[in-house]
Amino acid sequence: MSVLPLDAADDVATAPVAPGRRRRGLPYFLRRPGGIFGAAWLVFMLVASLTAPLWRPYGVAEQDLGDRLSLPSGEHWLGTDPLGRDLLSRIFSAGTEPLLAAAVTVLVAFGIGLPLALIAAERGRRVERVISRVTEVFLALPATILLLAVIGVIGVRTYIIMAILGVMISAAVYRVMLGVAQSVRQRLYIDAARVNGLGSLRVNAVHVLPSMATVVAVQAAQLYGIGLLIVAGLAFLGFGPAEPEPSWGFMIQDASSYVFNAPWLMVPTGLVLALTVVAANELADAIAGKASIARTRGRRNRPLARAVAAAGSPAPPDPGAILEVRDLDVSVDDGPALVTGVSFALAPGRVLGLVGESGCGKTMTARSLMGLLPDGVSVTGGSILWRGRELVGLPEKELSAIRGREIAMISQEPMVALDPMFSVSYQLTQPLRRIRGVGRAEARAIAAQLLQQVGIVDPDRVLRSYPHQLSGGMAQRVAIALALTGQPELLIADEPTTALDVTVQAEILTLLRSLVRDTGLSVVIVSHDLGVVADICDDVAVMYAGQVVESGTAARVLEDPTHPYTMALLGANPHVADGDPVPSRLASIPGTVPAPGDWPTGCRFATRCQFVRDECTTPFPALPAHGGGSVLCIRVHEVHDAGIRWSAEPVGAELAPEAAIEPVPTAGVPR
Ligand SMILES: Nc1ncnc2c1ncn2[C@@H]1O[C@H](COP(=O)(O)OP(=O)(O)OP(=O)(O)O)[C@@H](O)[C@H]1O
Repeated sequence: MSVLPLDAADDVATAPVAPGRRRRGLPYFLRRPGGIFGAAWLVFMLVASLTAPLWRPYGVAEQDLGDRLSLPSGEHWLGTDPLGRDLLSRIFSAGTEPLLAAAVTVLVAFGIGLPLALIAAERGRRVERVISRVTEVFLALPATILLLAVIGVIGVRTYIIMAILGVMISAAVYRVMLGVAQSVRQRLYIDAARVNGLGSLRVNAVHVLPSMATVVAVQAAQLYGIGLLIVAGLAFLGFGPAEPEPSWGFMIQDASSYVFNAPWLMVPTGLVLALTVVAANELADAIAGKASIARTRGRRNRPLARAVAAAGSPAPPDPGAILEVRDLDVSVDDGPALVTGVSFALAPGRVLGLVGESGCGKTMTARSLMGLLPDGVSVTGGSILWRGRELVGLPEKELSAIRGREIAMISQEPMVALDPMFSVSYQLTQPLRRIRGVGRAEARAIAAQLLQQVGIVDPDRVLRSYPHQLSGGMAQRVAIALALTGQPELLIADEPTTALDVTVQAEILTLLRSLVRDTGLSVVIVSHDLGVVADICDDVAVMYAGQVVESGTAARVLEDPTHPYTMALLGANPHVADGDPVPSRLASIPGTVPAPGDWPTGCRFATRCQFVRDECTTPFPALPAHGGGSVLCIRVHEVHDAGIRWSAEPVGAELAPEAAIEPVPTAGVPR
């Protein structure tokens, strides 16, 4: 049984709303004609029905056989039924049951379906599969037959019947809500909240549920309308209150017998039922309309080491490192490896850059440091030592105690990392109060100090602002302040300047540099931009196809790249070689990064390398690079030590004989 419309959910779903507007005056959907009508009619019906015994002009069973089937008059505003009973009194007296019973269905359906969806979205694939399979059983049940069977057993007890219907519909609610919850949980501000050490209950209550509120409201309003029709339908079939108690369904059924000689009889009850169902749907549409407007606004406002080990070669322990990653493997569950054998070490107060093209595994490496890999992706090997403590396999509770307090994270899209529903003040003071145990006033004072520390000159105004009121650069400063609330020792910055324009990028890099200098913070920065690495990093690990292919100090790697991939990246970057003459032609790297699962045996860069030889296609260990670090290239001595550089020109005959190098293959390297 699928009662809820499953489609529009994604559309409506989780768009950030413009909180400034939402909190001032009437909610937006109550300023739309449909929303006004829907809400007003439902409230009117509920109040009028509940209070009907106080104001109705006649009793529900009061007959006047001399005035049967009459049209509206001064005495009977809506006319009378076949027994001369007042229709107005009976319609409103009958309203309480469908209006409340439909609400029972909605409450039960969402009371079960919503928490299940939140749990399934949070706990990962296995739990989700189990819950989904169980709910599928409910979806397969023939609801009508089941309801009739229940009535056969317990009799006509409308509220209990509608509650049972709610249980069955909860499976459909679960399916819709699961998609929404999964999409909300992918938002960066959820990761940011987890990074700040928020427990799962609070993440759900404070961030996930509010973001789902719109879709919940839309679906609930639609389900309410359906519930009304079901209550009326049951009464129409005779499974409603016994005569002389009035019910909308029975009154319509009664009217259908007089449709030719007293057609008016159908109108009042039919109209009230139809208007009530339409009101619920109008309300749902108005709320959905609000979401799509908010979504549009949201879009408009959104600015938005020693390195590598070859297979099986462990990195040596580094007593001076605050963070040491050894032979890290990250894989898709039951799928391909995304990162293999990554090793690097980071000393206190230093900045390490993970650099490489898109899809090389930088983000997966960085997120594994926080235990924040996406659903279905896990660390499958290696070790992450944080101040000597193994993070791989650490229970979630212990990891969340480290996140935000010892290790913090900022991401490339600050606007998405901040929850659009809350003011900057709220988002900064909440973690401050929780982590530092300070009171409201002190938290606000510290928040203002943090904003000043990240270069915001008017902290009071920014504290009062909502994320959509900030520029991209300001939002990134706020995100950095948020990351600093727990006084972390390590900051993981995933492409922190990518979404910003060039001048703001420089400001943010300057800010990060000054934070490192002033606070002794260590930073792992993910970037595809060698300019960023040159600007801020002490050490660099160049990643390609899930491996670190070269590592060392930034000065050494940038001035004297050893791996052909690093040479190629530098040759393709016009900004890095400060002081060098601008090259007449930038180098290019043919082809693209092979996808996980399609990595060639041996050197993964072989298919794109100007210096490839047959032996590159067999596995080999990392070699020490001159000046510290390591390099994953078997031809390092033949190429680098011979002073050969990546050619900006297509490789021709003049290069190959000199260096005894074969031309670039046009097809892939054989495995
Ligand atoms: N949730 C996921 N499930 C499966 N594969 C994934 C998932 N997320 C990323 N990947 C894959 O893992 C590989 C590494 O991705 P990652 O995001 O770490 O690369 P990156 O170097 O950070 O690139 P970018 O700069 O584009 O983020 C890519 O091939 C990507 O398609």
